[in-house]
Amino acid sequence: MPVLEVCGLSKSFGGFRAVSDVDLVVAEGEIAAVIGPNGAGKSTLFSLITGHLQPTAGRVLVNGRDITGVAPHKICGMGLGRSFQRTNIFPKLTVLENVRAALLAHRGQGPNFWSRANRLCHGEAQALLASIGLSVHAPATAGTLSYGNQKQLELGIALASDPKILLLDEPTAGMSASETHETIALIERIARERRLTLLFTEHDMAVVFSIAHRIAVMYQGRVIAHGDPVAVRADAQVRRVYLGDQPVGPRS
Ligand SMILES: Nc1ncnc2c1ncn2[C@@H]1O[C@H](COP(=O)(O)OP(=O)(O)OP(=O)(O)O)[C@@H](O)[C@H]1O
Repeated sequence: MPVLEVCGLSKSFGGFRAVSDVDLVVAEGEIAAVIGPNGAGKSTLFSLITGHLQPTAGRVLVNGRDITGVAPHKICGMGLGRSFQRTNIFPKLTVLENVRAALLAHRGQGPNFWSRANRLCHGEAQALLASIGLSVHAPATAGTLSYGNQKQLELGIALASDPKILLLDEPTAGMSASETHETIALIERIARERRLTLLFTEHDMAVVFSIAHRIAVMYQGRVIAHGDPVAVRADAQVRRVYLGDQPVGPRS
């Protein structure tokens, strides 16, 4: 059974159809990418899946359960996590405090220095930071981190809700080549260690074609092609509307 299934999903803003009759199936443990030009509807699709937007039509199923119309925090509680395209961190808190706050929020608690939950979260936050390679920055104010490290922290915040399915919106946007390389290696390792199912959007085709098992291509709100990287790379319509002459070989 697929862990994530999208059936006939549509979203209109006024008279404009940003997402149009999209079907998508993601299997357990799969790394799946949604690609397409600017404005194709990728972020809107993600917001429909995570409950941040309500669809005009269609359904979203997680492990066979219909979650359409369910509030975002409840969907998150069902094991579907998300990191946002724009960073979602508290810039004035330390790196450790950011992760601890996310762990406490997942348990429905606020930060309370004397509570047992808070003390437990301290150790967990340190372990989580170690797993994403940010221990050395634990006491740093989050807003002073490099852009790449802030995106790593954002991944840590998303992992604090212990997701089984993780949606990443442009995880390497704005990164240098070396930051991109590190982040992709990190995401692959975390996905493997935690047996995560990943769905991500990305404009860097070298990243997409090096890690995705399956790719769906969106254009003007519709999925115009989906399949394994070899099939998508060879698709004439995809080449015409999106890939063009972009390098799509694996990153060296
Ligand atoms: N709240 C909104 N109200 C009106 N139109 C919207 C809204 N959100 C998105 N759109 C429009 O829907 C279309 C799809 O936008 P979306 O952000 O989902 O595309 P995208 O594929 O994620 O683009 P990008 O790659 O640039 O992030 C765009 O034309 C956008 O202007």
